[in-house]
Amino acid sequence: MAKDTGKIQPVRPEARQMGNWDMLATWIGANANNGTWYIGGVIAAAGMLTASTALIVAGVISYILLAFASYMGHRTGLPAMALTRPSFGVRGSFIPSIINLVQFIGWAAANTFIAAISISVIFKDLLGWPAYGTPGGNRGLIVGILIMSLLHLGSISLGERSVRMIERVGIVLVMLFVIWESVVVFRHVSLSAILAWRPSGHFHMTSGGAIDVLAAFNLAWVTAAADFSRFTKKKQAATTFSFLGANIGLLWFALIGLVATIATAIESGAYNPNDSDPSTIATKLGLGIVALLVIVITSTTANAVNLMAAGSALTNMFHRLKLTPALWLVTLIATCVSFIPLFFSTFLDAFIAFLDMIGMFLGPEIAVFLVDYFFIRKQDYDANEFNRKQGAYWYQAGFNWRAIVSWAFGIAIYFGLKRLPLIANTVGATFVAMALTAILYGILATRNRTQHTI
Ligand SMILES: Nc1ccnc(=O)[nH]1
Repeated sequence: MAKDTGKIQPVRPEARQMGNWDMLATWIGANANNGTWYIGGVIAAAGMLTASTALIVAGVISYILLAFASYMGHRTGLPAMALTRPSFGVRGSFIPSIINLVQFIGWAAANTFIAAISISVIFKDLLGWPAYGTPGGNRGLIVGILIMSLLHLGSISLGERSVRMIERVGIVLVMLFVIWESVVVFRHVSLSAILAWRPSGHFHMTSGGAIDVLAAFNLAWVTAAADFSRFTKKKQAATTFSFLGANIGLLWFALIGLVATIATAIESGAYNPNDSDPSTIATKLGLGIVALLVIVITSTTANAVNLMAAGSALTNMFHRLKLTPALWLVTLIATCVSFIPLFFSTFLDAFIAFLDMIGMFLGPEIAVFLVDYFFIRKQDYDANEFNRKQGAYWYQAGFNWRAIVSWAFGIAIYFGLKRLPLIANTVGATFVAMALTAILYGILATRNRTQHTI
């Protein structure tokens, strides 16, 4: 007899309160943050033209996939990691869940740390505290991390409702401050100088390198999409508005980060992605308080999304855990993790290593669950089977080895392609590895189904 392994409840129709603008705000708010400025600064190493082309290409591809994943949540009312049960197996979905838990706590910590660096710069200017990186400089950073963590607790305190509120209020403030910030940045630099600038020596990045960094950065949101879209009423909110929001937030902020970094490199003669933060420029103009607010608000809206995704992943792993306590738990863990980069000599190295790891794992994982839902099972997931031992999604002992093998293959392919200059330096390894994984899983899963029906 089939047995339940735990409850997974689709969001009830009356609890579906998120409209078009909520989803637009959520995804603009997700990408409108210091981390995106920073990544703009990182890809500046490819030069202005290559970097901005890579930005558009990687953004459009990744967020089409985001829209598809988001549609899955809208249709089923289920969170993202529960939706990996039919593809990876009722037990197998534990693996994507752990990765989501780690990566979203990691993102929250990374964003917090980047914000804390900026906060420490501002404290230096406002209060004369030593700067981060100089003796005694950790004080501003630690206070910054604590400020951010308190705001995170506030934003997730009521679960999904408070997250929605923070996105609604946050986005208006983000818009106002950042339009103004953009004006400040572009007043300071000439476009022709920016286009002409090239990074020196070992910093140089190829177009493939930029696409891989950006793919990891963008795809990391795809596994959070359904955690929000399950609360949507209309399909458009889940698909079109999520796609647009994520792209607007990405392009806007990464371009500012890109331009600000290049501008600072031209002025100072040295390239440093840490200069991507326009609030540093604002502080130089004596607008420290405003800069502080921009950083704090933008990071809070982004981390609300990260913490929601991490908390939702935790509820897929421990069925008795409700969303709100799960959110509290992951927020406290994220606070602790935020201190880790203090022990790395350069934050950039840690951040790139982190991004590399996610791109490698997430790309093929996303390929598998999208192919499963749209091609193998033709948008027909049965909510009653999600918890069943020996049910439709049980496979062998709860694991779908075809999905897991395809995933492992995708990771291996990514590694292989990274060492092939023809791919790694041109279009990048991530999307190619995903396409190959999709094909392999499509073949393996189709064979499986035909054998069963014969
Ligand atoms: N690009 C990102 C993906 C996921 N989380 C983030 O904070 N940022």
